[in-house]
Amino acid sequence: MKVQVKLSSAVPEGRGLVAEQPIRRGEPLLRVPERLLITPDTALRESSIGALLDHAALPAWSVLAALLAELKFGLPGSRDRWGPYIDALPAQNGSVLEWSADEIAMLQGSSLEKAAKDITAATAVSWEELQPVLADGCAQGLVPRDLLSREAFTWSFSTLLSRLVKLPGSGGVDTLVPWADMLNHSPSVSAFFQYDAGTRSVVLQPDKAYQRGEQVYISYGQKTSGQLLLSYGFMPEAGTNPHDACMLELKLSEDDPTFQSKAACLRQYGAEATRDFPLRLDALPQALLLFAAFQQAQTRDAAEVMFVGRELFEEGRFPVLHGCNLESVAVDAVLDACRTALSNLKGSMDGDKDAIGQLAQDSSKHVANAASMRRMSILQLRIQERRILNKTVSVLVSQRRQIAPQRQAVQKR
Ligand SMILES: C[S@@+](CC[C@H](N)C(=O)[O-])C[C@H]1O[C@@H](n2cnc3c(N)ncnc32)[C@H](O)[C@@H]1O
Repeated sequence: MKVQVKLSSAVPEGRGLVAEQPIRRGEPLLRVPERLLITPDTALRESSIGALLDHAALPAWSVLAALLAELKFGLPGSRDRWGPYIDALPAQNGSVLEWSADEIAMLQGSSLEKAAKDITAATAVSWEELQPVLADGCAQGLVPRDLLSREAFTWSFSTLLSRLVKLPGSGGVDTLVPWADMLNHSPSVSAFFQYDAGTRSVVLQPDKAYQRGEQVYISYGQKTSGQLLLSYGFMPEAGTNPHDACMLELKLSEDDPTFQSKAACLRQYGAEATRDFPLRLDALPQALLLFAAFQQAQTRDAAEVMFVGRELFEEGRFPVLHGCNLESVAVDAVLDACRTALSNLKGSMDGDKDAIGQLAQDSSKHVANAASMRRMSILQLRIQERRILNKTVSVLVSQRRQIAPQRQAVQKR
């Protein structure tokens, strides 16, 4: 197979893959052979502490982190196969695991605060559960002491966050695809790797044609700009990410006397008692209002819960319950949630705009560093969240006016 792409450092993202020759849409590219892929099974086989990891039955993420740390900082063991790839991996990618406490604190009150905490908590758990295995490996002389360092594992976890993929065509196994993972993300393409069982390799079929010298992109998935920033350390330019959204969390109140029935009813409709809804500048998800109506309904027993659930989630209409129009109740609840989210956000619209201006001025005088770029991205995210929340409030306020109080009631059957 001819080489169709080459690694280039002359791209805006720092490094990426560019077309060596014209590439047709759909023409298979790359073909990374199976023996180069790094999966949890490979890690258990190739790591010098594979048997210990296997015995401890650790999750895929921890097993892969151990192999990566070993390949980067440990014994020469499997370096023949992956050495050049490991050496080519960046020392930092900017994921939230590399952020300072001050930068994380800038997310306070934003819809990303919880996501950032979830990521750091998951890696802390992984680090803890690896401790006895690493200690055993060290005691048996299988791994060097350096491998036990938290810094080594922060690099592993951050590398996994920004490069691990669930491979379609191979049962969605968590996989590192060496070299193909040098492809950068563009919100305007949808192409992604596929495992091709016929050739036992990973291929990419681009969804558009490329000219010679043009950078080839893939899609890292339908992620919001905030999700991209936390895992990959970058954000698409404002207005270019069609999946951008501000997540709004709603949950059933445990003080609701019918909480258990409501939770059971939601399960029946494949939903959880706590849900995140994506708010966008141009769209208010109807599912959010339906959930809010269900959450707010003053149901008295399981039969009423089932009735309300059926009306909302099967018929898609808001019933009147005990004289109360659940549509207006839902609109009020979402309005409240948006206003609370706005007041919880750190800083202010004007303050954040000024701070961005100041950072831009400073970086025009000196070379912009990763930390100041990151601060700018966080400020931009907060501004975007405020815009989306304000827009949602204004849409809901006008929707509220249109709900006629005397609206035809859907009677309880
Ligand atoms: C899977 S790697 C892609 C290859 C990477 N550029 C490299 O040099 O190794 C993901 C990382 O690439 C960078 N990246 C990917 N897409 C980008 C984009 N659209 N803008 C800026 N950086 C991007 C981010 O640093 C991200 O953490």
